[in-house]
Amino acid sequence: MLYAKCREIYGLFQVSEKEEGAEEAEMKVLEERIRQEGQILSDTVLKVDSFLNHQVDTGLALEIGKEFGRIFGGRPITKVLTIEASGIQFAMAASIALSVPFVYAKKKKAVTLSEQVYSAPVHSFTRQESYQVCISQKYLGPGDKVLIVDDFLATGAALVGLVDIVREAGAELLGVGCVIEKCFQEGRGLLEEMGVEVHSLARISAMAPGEVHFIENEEITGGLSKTKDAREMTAPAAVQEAQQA
Ligand SMILES: O=P(O)(O)OC[C@H]1O[C@H](OP(=O)(O)OP(=O)(O)O)[C@H](O)[C@@H]1O
Ligand SMILES: O=c1[nH]c(=O)c2nc[nH]c2[nH]1
Repeated sequence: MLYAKCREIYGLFQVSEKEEGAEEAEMKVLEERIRQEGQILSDTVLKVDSFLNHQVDTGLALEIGKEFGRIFGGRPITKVLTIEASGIQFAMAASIALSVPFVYAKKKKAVTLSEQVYSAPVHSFTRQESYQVCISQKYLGPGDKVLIVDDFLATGAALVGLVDIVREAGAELLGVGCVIEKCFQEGRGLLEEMGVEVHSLARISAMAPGEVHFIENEEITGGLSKTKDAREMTAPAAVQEAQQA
């Protein structure tokens, strides 16, 4: 009942079955925000902290949750799983759309976490630090059917760590949803080698100062993205100015 109330407040619908054409569902609005506000800091680092992972546009985050609901709604998911910090808002939005709780892996074991945990090592791409991430055994276990959600897929370290934890817990993994995937990095390849199905909402095949290439129709093999119809997007003047500064 509480999930229904949440959906009413946030204008989200119950997604119980995969809608027709869901696999083609695209988040043009997300690509547009990346195009407008994204800053390419290097060949591999995209800064989207004005709306995605520092300041958060909650309206967009809820739309993202709804999209994950459309994609994964036909599966009997019992729990959404993510890793702190930047996956939390999207896991929460997906959990409302799917009417299941979400749980997030902690990067440091707090004193309040006294019970048994599942854990895995994760190296953070943006912080260049390694963590032993953990989840209480109270909140994940055999019988859970899990959707993993995160904001970025890059080297795959964070998601591989979460997949390892799901497997250690004896839970079943029903899919992975990412907000932004940098397809030129190895993350998808690693996950697919582990037999994991990945859906990303904005798929970047390449980026360089002033331009981002999105994959329109995904066809990905062994971690390498083949672009069928890539659109070149020129970064706005503000971004180019920031890069030149
Ligand atoms: O595929 P990967 O190479 O693992 O990169 C993706 C991860 O990197 C970021 O986490 P990070 O620890 O950098 O930052 P956060 O604390 O803001 O989530 C992001 O939130 C993902 O969890
Ligand atoms: O803000 C971010 N930008 C990135 O390029 C990235 N890659 C992994 N995690 C990331 N977070």
